[in-house]
Amino acid sequence: MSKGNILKQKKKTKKSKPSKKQKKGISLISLHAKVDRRKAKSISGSIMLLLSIYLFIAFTSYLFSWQEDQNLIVSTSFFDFIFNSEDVEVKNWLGKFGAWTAHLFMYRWFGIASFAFSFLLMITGVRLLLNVRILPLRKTYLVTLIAILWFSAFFGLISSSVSYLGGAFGFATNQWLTAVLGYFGASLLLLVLLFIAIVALFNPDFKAIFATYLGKNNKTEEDKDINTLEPELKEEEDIEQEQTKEKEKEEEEEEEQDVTFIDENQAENETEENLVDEINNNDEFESVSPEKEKSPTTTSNDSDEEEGEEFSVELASQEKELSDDDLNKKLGDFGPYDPKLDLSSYTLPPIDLLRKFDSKKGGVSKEELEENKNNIVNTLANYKIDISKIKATIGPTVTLYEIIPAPGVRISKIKNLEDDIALSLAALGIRIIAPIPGKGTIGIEVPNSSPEIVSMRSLIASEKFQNSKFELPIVLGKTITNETYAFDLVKMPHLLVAGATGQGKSVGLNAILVSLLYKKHPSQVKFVLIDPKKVELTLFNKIERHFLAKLPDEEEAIITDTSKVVNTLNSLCIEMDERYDLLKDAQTRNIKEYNDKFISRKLNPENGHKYMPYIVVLIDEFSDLIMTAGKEVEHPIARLAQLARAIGIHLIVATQRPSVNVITGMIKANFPARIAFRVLSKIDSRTILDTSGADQLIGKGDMLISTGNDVIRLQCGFVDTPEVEQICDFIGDQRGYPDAMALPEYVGEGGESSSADVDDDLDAKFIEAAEIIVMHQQGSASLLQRKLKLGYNRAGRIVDQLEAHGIIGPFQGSKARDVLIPTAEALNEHLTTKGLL
Ligand SMILES: Nc1ncnc2c1ncn2[C@@H]1O[C@H](COP(=O)(O)OP(=O)(O)OP(=O)(O)O)[C@@H](O)[C@H]1O
Repeated sequence: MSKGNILKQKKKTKKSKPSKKQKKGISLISLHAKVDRRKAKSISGSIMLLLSIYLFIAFTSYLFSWQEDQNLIVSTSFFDFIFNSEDVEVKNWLGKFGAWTAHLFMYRWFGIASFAFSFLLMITGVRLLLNVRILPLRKTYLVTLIAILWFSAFFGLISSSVSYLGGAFGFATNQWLTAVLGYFGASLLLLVLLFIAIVALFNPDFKAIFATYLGKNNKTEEDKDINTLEPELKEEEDIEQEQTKEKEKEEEEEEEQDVTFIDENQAENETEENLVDEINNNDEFESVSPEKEKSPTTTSNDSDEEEGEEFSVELASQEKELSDDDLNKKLGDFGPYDPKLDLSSYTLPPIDLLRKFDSKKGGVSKEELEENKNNIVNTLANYKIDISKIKATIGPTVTLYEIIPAPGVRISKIKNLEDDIALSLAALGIRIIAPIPGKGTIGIEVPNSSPEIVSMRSLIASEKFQNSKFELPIVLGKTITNETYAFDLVKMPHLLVAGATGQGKSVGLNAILVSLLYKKHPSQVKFVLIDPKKVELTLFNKIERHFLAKLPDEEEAIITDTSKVVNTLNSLCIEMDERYDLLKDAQTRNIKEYNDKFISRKLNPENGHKYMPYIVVLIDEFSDLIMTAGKEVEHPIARLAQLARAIGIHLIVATQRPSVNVITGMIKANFPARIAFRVLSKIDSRTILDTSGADQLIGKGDMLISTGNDVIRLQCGFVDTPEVEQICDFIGDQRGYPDAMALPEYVGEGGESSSADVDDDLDAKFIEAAEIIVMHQQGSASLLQRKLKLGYNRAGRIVDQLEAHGIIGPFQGSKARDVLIPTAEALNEHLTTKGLL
């Protein structure tokens, strides 16, 4: 039981006590309405003490005078004896009443054992009067009363008539017992009862007593074993005694509450004291319980004590069982794996870092609405299109006019007139949706004369985003109906973003990153930021040690150089392959299942398993990359786009120029989710969205998002550079990982490694690799790839070097190579003799 539970339990018991006390108190108050409780306690204590002394004297005197006084008492009644027999003179030191009381107790009742009543009155009196605890009351009462009965019976057995030794009770009991069992049977029964009472009350360790006895008298080999047990036994004894004491103490406290009349202030003080005691007691309990757990082991072995050797063997097997238990308990004790534990103090950025905008709600006046409506109706009338109903929905930057055409009007007619209508309405950014999917109406989106800025703050604060259960939640903007638009990047699973310069693309990308930063812990997501323009993403440098991933030994986490982009993308492909291997090994289908399994400690980190963070790869200015690196970039991007979704790598590729040679068929096929800010031509719009519309947007974050089927118009949330800077500062100032997440090393086709420090002769990681191989006794390149985060080529080269230096055996086909060095020490020796250390 945990300490907390014990405390709770104790507190519960505590809670129930006052009610008991209160009840008692209420009845006592009614009895002793005006008597001070302290006084009552002292008075009753004094009376008991006096009574105890009185009985003791009377009984002692009875021992000397019983014969003389008995004749006088037996022949008369109590009343006559006390009041009507002036001439009668008794020998008892306490006169007639003393003689009569002693006679009653010692002759008629329990004999000499009656002295115990005086003893009981004494300890109770002392407790009440002086508040001194000589012995635990409850237990003493129990033991004493049993002793009275037993001794009375015992003396009754050995005396032939009723006498002061056993009293009438002892005599009568034995009369009956000897009649039933015979003298011998009755004696035996008394002995058995004595034994049972001793065991029940004191539970003495007969073995220890026996062992001590043997140890003193007969020193054999066996005894040595037994003697080694002694400390344990003693310890156990001590613990038991301590526990008994504790129990007694508790009982005492209860008794005290029951017996004594405590005033309320005192009661309060005591409660406090008791609470402190409880905590102390619990500490003791805690420290005792493991020993207590041990005790069954020792006891069970005690029974086999004579076979000393077996005793130790049994202990060994017990230990094994315990370690199994430990293993089973492991998950229970440690709980599920917590990936956040390394940075447990990490706090998400506060919302105050984002700016508030004074958004005039519904920034469209009635007149503007009326004017636009009239314009639409008149323009359509010019083309002989009748309208049966028109409805306006005001969005942050555009207002949607939904039209239900009169019966008989063909929608295709309206669609064909799209440009003419837009021209007639003479407004930039008019988009006609004919029909609105799933509604059967025609939508005309007209920009508001004073657009409203959708603040990132309002989006992040939205219930939709905050309560989302998405793996990679992104809140991008508000729809035309003012709804917050949030989605899960995992479901997308990659994003293609296009937009002419100055239309809000960079703000959009920042909004995506900020969304993730506001929801995710550094252990859960990593960004690979590729920024050929070199200026857009530099702000995120500050969160390198928290959220960024980079190639090993690379200085800059934000990749700006094209050749490094190629290496990074290829490295991501290696990471993808490795993750797939791990997924296969774990028999899971995607990163979520894998991580769930890892969190519940079903995957062994020693087999290379690890918690996998999602990796979001963001490429700003993709067209620039394609122009400089062409296929070299396109190929890994296509691979990642095709395969990486299941293992948690998601791409966000942005471009200014959505031309077909940039957004190729292969790329398009793997990016079903696309975002278009305003583009310059219908063709660009078609390239990115497969439909026109992006060319009719009004810019400044006005955007369309296509998730395969429908195209939704959004006003992108606005997050300014200073805000992003503040967020990055806030994160960057917190404790981070020692370095950015290291991606696997990639060696280019020319053999040029992405790491600079590879030695000409021997690989820089040769020694480390040798140690890993020897430690795992497994000569495989993939082990090195995993453990050292190396590319396949480099790992292969190291394996060759290890073979050349006699650390591993030759290639054996599908089997791992033999490891020729058995231990780390042998490896050290081997390397020293070869002059490699
Ligand atoms: N969501 C938005 N709400 C309001 N204004 C915006 C929004 N997005 C962008 N703007 C405005 O448009 C300007 C240009 O945006 P941004 O820098 O994102 O353009 P861009 O498409 O990235 O341009 P480039 O490709 O040249 O970097 C911003 O400075 C801002 O004033």
